[in-house]
Amino acid sequence: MADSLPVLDLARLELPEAEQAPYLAELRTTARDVGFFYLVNHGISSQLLQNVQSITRTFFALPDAEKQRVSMIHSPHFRGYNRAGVEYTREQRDQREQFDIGAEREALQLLPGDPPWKRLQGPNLWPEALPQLRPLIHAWQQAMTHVALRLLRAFAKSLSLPPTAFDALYGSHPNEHVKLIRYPGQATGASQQGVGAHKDSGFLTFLLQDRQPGLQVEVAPNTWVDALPKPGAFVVNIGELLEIATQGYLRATVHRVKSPAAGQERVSIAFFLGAQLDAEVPVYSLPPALAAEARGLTRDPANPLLRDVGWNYLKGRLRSHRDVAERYYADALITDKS
Ligand SMILES: O=C(O)CCC(=O)C(=O)O
Ligand SMILES: [Fe+2]
Repeated sequence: MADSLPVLDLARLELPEAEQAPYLAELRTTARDVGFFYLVNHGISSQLLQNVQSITRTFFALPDAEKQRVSMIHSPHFRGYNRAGVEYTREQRDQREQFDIGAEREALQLLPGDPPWKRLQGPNLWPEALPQLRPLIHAWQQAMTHVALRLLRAFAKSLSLPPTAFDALYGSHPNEHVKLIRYPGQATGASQQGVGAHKDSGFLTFLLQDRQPGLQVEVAPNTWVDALPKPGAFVVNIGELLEIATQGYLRATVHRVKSPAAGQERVSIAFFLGAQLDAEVPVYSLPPALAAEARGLTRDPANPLLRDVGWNYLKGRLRSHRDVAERYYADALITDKS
């Protein structure tokens, strides 16, 4: 078993069409066998990477009172700040503070009987004390969506589907979720769960790590590989939507983060590309040779996969953020489709 993740070079997508086959095959088998890889030559300038990392540190260094003004408890759309220990994964508290930003849209006018996931759409919360954050994160969302779409189309091609096969799911209202994260160092008596073992729910996730280790990937049952930081590269992983769409050919791999050593901190910036909330994930039919290699869907009773994108996304948000769920989704907790 390899002790580090594979590296893929996005610039190879620019090769003449006839020379792309070996690259696409590598992309496909990496995503099937490991589900995690480093992405280099992704085309995002190192200046933008640095600016986003630096403003993330500035945000977390704001006084607690400023961060509380944009606390997620004020947002029915699951946007805003959470202190360490508020979020849950696998019934355990995560030792990380985080700031969630979604697609910047107006809240929908809701009618009685509308499904509760429609409440997920809405504006973000922005800290008045850091006005530069909003334009920079908007630029980041655009840049990341562009890279994510290039990669998603490459995955479609690698599966012998039309390059635009997933575009209908992604649609004109993609779910462009950015999460700024800070993991404090281990404290005596606290758990070392930075974030507990989980799969991501969207299409693709991109992680921009700083220099601290801590991210671990379950490449085989109970075999964890450290995804050590690689300067300038993203760590990319497959989410449940791509796993469902490909009958398990592409793999949504379990991962977790261990808290850094006492006195250290780890900053990571996650970008999750999801489908539009009103989409339903079809099963794409793969050529027989590929279909034969698809693993089928893993059934985890603790985490049933839902084809309805809005429900699947809401399920994850309700589990992670109990306080927001109780405040705005008490009805959905009773009718939770899972
Ligand atoms: O901190 C990281 O790099 C990973 C975070 C993560 O897996 C998540 O938020 O889904
Ligand atoms: Fe994750």
